[in-house]
Amino acid sequence: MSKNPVAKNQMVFNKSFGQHILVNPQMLHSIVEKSAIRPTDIVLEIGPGTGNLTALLLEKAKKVIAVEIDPRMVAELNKRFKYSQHAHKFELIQGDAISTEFPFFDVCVANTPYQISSPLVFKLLSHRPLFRHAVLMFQKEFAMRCVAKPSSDLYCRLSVNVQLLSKCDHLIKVGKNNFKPPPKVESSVIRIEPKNPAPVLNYIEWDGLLRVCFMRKNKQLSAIFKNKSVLQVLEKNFETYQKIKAIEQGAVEEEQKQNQDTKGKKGNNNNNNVADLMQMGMDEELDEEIDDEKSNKKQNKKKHNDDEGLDEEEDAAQVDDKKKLFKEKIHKILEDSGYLEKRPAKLDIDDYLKLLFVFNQNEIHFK
Ligand SMILES: C[S@@+](CC[C@H](N)C(=O)[O-])C[C@H]1O[C@@H](n2cnc3c(N)ncnc32)[C@H](O)[C@@H]1O
Repeated sequence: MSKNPVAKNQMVFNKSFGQHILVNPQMLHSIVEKSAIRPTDIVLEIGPGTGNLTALLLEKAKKVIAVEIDPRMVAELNKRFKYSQHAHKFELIQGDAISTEFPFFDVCVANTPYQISSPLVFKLLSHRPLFRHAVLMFQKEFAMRCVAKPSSDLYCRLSVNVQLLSKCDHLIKVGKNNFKPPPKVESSVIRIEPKNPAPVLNYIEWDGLLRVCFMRKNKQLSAIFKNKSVLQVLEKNFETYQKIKAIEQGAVEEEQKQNQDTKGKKGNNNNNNVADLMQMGMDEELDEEIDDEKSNKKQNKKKHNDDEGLDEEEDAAQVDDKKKLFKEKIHKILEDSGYLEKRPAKLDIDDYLKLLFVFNQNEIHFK
């Protein structure tokens, strides 16, 4: 073990930046050891603080790039490393790690304030090219939720999302007294190893499905998907996608009026646009376009109804019938796929992938 990496300083720590400095040399060494840094590695350190971890990382890595938000810490770090034997390996970026563009790196090491835990994890997991792994200190509760498995109390949307994109392991429990000043909560170090290649799927839809399921994670899916507001959103999405399909097939009324030649050309253009948009989970412009069309159609329908002399009661009955049919459609999808009586708290990633697949196959979308 090398010499004590903890620098002496009298700085007043800033609570809003979550400044709890890790001062136990043994714990610092354990974190660096678990980071398994190779001499050829570029290490990204988030929130280096006074540089206690940085000092050890510089001994192992080819280069350390640190991102620190607090100018006082930046001054401290420059004082500590600018004229050290490792100065040539050290690069310091002053800024907010969440809004700063990350450079290329092999390994990320971070003991950051807990308020940026979630955005940091997803920023790392969406970073390209993919890195080898990240060793991250978090509030114990957050860390345990990241690694939680189906059926455990802490299993949640965060667990499913993190584990969809990475292999995630708990490494070390860290008590409050390892820090100065000690935080109010316990901490844990986890390792996140991104899945390479990353799974290819529509993440907006994926997250939409998880949001619905984890609203009441211990209920059966049959009950969750009976919820009025869930059905309302899914039905609206269903209608939107039906409209897209109609545009794709060149079946909109305006196009029927066009001659065959023009129609063919137009149809092709639309096909391309729509296909792109569907892949992206649809953008707002198209939503607006479709909403306009929908409201036009609604107005036309209303006029037609008035002309035909249909009264409001008949309208309401039609709407109820449509809702009932849609509810039955969702029930059947869950029943046929064997998920009707399953509970979100017990489903694993493969189950969620399968569930999204069968919903999408039946033209049910979560965005
Ligand atoms: C918990 S301290 C850890 C310091 C050091 N890594 C250690 O282990 O002793 C968190 C550090 O992250 C910095 N920080 C807070 N928010 C940040 C942000 N959004 N981006 C970059 N650094 C941040 C704080 O100023 C502080 O230096």
